[in-house]
Amino acid sequence: MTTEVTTGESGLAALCVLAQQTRELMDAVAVTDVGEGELVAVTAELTALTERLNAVRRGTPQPFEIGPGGTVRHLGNAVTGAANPYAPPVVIEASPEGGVRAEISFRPLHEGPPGLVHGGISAMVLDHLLGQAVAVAGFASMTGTLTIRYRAPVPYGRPLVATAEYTRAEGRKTWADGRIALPDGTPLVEATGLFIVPSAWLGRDPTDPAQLTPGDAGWPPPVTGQDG
Ligand SMILES: CCCCCCCC/C=C\CCCCCCCC(=O)SCCNC(=O)CCNC(=O)[C@H](O)C(C)(C)COP(=O)(O)OP(=O)(O)OC[C@H]1O[C@@H](n2cnc3c(N)ncnc32)[C@H](O)[C@@H]1OP(=O)(O)O
Repeated sequence: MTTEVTTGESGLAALCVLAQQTRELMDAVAVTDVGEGELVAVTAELTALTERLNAVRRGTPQPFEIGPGGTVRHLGNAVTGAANPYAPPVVIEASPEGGVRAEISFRPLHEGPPGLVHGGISAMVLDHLLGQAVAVAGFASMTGTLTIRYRAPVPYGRPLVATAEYTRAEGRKTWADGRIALPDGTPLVEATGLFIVPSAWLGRDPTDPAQLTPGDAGWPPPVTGQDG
């Protein structure tokens, strides 16, 4: 068997395509109603595929990096990472009104209460969106406290809009507000977050690529936008 290590932009693009196919597989697993024999047969094929992927391992997901165009890219991120099959992935853009915005459609895979989205999934998306809002405002930091108000059940299978904006800063602490809403603006879940620039990050040079070390919490990269 020939194995090829995933390197370079075309390798990453192929990894993202694999992740998307895996999402579709996960969706299919969530709702399939094929017979037991077919389930057993598909499982055997998946076991073989899993072994092929495990033939060469990196050990950690794709790290933060500066992608083409100079923007922060985190393909392994659980919310936005195009190479992470667990990520929806959420595509976050700068909002014309300021702050950040994302269009989201949850799936049966995200079920919590029957027919509805799990509250932890909503909180995860809002955590990231608020973090992105403070990051683009110049305060790349870690979540200290996240407060969620669930105002109405979140449906899956229909388009929703998530927005967040930085609100204020005091020293190393910054705050942001956000919400997941129906397209007409009706809020379903609201969030307020306190983000803190870790003391371990102080004194680092955020423009030095040499400090771009996977898993190093002491590295605050420059944030001008975000790809995948
Ligand atoms: C993943 C981020 C990577 C960013 C890279 C930049 C690129 C950006 C690009 C794209 C945006 C990405 C967006 C991501 C969004 C997702 C974010 C997450 O999910 S983060 C994971 C969950 N959060 C943690 O795991 C934190 C774990 N906790 C810690 O690391 C520390 O406890 C930390 C940093 C929160 C504070 O540690 P200290 O040593 O820096 O702070 P001390 O000196 O102890 O306290 C400073 C002040 O803050 C208060 N404080 C400390 N922790 C607090 C807390 N949890 N809640 C409230 N206040 C707290 C203290 O009472 C103190 O306040 P007084 O100055 O005395 O008034």
